[in-house]
Amino acid sequence: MSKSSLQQLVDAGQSPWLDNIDRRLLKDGGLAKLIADGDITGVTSNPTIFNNAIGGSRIYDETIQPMALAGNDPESIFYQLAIEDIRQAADLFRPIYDQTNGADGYVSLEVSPKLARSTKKTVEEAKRLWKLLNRPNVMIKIPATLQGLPAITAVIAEGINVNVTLIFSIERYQAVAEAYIRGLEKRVKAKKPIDHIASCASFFVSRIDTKVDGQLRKIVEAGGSNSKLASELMGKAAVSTCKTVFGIFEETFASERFQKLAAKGGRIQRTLWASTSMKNPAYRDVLYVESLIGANTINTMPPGTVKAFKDHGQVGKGANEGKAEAAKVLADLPKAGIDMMEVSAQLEDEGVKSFIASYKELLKTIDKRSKEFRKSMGNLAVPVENAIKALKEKDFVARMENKDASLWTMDPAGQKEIGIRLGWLAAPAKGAAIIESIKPLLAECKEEGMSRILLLGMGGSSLGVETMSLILGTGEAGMELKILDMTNPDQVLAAAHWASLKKTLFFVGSKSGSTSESNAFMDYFWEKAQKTLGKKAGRHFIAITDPETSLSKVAEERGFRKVLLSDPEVGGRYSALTMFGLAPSVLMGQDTDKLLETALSMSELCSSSTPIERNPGIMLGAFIAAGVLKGKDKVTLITDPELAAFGPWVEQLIAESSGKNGKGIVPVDAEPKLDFYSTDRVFVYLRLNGKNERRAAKARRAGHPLLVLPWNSGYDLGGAFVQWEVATTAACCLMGVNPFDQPDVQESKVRTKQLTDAYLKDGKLNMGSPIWENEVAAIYGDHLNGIDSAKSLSDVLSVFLKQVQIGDYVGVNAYVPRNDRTMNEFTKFRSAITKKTVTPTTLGYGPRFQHSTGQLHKGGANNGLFIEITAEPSADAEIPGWKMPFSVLEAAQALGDFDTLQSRKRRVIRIHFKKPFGRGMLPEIK
Ligand SMILES: O=P(O)(O)OC[C@H]1O[C@](O)(CO)[C@@H](O)[C@@H]1O
Repeated sequence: MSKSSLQQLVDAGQSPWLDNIDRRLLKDGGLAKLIADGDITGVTSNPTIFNNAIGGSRIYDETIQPMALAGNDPESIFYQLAIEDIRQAADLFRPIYDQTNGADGYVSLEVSPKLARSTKKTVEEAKRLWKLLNRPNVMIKIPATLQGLPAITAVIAEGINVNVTLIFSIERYQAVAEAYIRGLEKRVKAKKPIDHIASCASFFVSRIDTKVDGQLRKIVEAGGSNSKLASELMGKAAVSTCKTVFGIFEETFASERFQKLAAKGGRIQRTLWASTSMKNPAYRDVLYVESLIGANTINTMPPGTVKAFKDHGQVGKGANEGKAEAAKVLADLPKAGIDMMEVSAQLEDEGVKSFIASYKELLKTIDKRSKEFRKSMGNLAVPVENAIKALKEKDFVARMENKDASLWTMDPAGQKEIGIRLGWLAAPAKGAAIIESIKPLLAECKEEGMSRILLLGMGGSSLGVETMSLILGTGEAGMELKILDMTNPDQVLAAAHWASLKKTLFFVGSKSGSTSESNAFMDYFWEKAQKTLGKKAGRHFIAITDPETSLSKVAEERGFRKVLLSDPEVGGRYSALTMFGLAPSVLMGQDTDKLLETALSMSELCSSSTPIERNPGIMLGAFIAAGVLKGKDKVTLITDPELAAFGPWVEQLIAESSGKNGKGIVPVDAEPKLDFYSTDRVFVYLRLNGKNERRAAKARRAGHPLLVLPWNSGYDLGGAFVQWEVATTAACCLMGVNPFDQPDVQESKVRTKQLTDAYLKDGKLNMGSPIWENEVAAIYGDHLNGIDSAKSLSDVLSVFLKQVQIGDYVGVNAYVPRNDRTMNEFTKFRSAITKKTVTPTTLGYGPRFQHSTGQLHKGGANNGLFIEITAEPSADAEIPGWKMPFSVLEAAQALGDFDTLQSRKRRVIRIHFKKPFGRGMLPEIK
């Protein structure tokens, strides 16, 4: 393939650089493509470029939002976002830098233009930026003002790469080269190495023609004696000046003085042609490229010029020819009445001023957006800022990375547990190996005719997967997945109906290996599989569990296809990005690399290598904690419909992590549309396409604190897992709660066991005595004042809901099939409850919620009222070897949890419907 004109430039010794940076170009792969295509070998930026990028899209909000909420000023926000872009770009150019041994592949960032007239401040700023950027292939841009010249020497002497900007005259160019050489000489004198220092001198081309042509035009128009000469000189000043500069450049760096430095590894300060887009349409659009080609030079071009040159640029002799003619033009210019010293002084002044204007404008944009973000906090702006400061003071992130359990508890047992519960921090980094190990399994299973997966597991062992399957769907070559996490017989039978045995791979997921629901499901499907598949049954089963659990032993005994080991240092609700989530994701044929990519970049942002003010996890955690500490303990999730499935995962994470010791965060998910909200809430809006923007905006307008978390695609899920995990642990730190245990879940399990043991002995469950009943339903619970006069279920609920106080929430815990129809019924029910009581509501299907929000119900603050709903099953299924059907297990679980809530003095009633649950059975709320 023949070389493109841009590649020919490289052969001629000139580096084509891009005079533009924009996060959109970094994110959408545009810059990477330009590099891969061999079009550009470096990048330059300036305040105007950043102003256009920041003003031109909302992509920088991801940096502005956390920084603003942490109380940063616009300038520090700007440098943070600039540093992020420059670093990312530098990393893309790093291979070029390495291949050329540091000759090329640079990205430049300019010191604040406001410092252009101060040597000292410029030097300080250059040092600060260099340190922050922490990349060998970046250059710090310093203006070639008179004050900038000594700064260049000082900064070069510090060993920092410098791109000298805003050069407009031959004399100033000479001074710049001198400043550079002096800097190197200073280092040599100080016996410091100079071989790694790179520099370039940026000469601004087109601006010279624009100004000189303007003046020439006036002379021509005046029609005096100079007008003919003036007319001939039009369009020649810039190129002629540059050709002369090029000659001086060649001489300077061929000089004996420089050769001494070159012998020590000193590099030529390359000449960089800047401002090379054509401003005058009457001239050839690539004139400032074609005319200035030369060895050891750079041409930095805006995107349009890169495109034009690639399309029709010609690589000839460029700067190497026509030097005599150039000299003549320069000699003629004063004769025609042009004072080039004056021109360059004006250009320098205008150049500095225009960069300052752009800089001010970009700061104004950042300021405006910062204020919007802070306004969205309602009356939490200061508490959120303080919460971030508190986490910073505690050095939360670094201490968490160092497994410092005292962040959450002083209790020795709790601390010991935390010591083995922080493995999730490293999960994204370990993900690739897990993914690779699972890939062959997909091919094998498909070859054996399996196209479906039924995942049997509770809480953390299934909620992450549920989220992935519903948000990301099944990939083209993947297997379809469904989850069974309910003991309701109808639900079990529906799963069995779907999971035709020959086609299905059963995935038993349980970290502890001892979760009764998962084991019951396994036993049920194992028996079925044995009957139908005989000896091949084991091929259809996989277990994911910790090493040495009872499940791993059973799996071995039964000859399961595989036992996938989970990371013992990661608790269930933090395990989405470990084997528990990644193995099913691979088998569903999802783009796991993409998922990991977003997880890894979020991990980096949430690590101690990022300033805490920029940490998205800390921002979210501080928001949640600030709310809780101000009595706004209900985190209401609003999601665009495509992200709705994220809610149940968040519910478990925050409720089970925080809901203990009488404290807790109440997640409010999938709430019906409401006109009015109580003031004990904060809102988080997961925004993908803005479909629910109005709903979120309504909450904000009513003064409720709202944090908007934008997603670019479903694959931001990987990052969201990490962000919410960090947020939860940070919030728990501020609340003084250990986020890694679930001390109150056990009691319901124990009570359930007592009930099933009694059933095995007596053949029936002890359901207790109702406090009210009619032909449709029976009500269980403590006596309620006023219940005796209740004539209907509606009356009973009215009596029950009379107990609601400000700050409460109502939890509906339903042991009925989980499907669209029942969901619909509960949505209406929740809506009616809130309309009556103004209280937020939650919905959990039993027993799945017991492994999620159940911890909060029992261990959190006593501000929940619970309506438990049970119903007669419409069918049943025996659990092999358990001597009981699923209906009994489900009922015992409902009763066990109910008893536990009662023992914790929670306000709770149980409505038991005497026939299977269906439409219109839930009472009206009066
Ligand atoms: O993976 P396992 O051990 O079956 O546990 C399932 C779920 O049950 C809980 O332990 C609560 O009972 C959750 O924390 C956990 O995610």
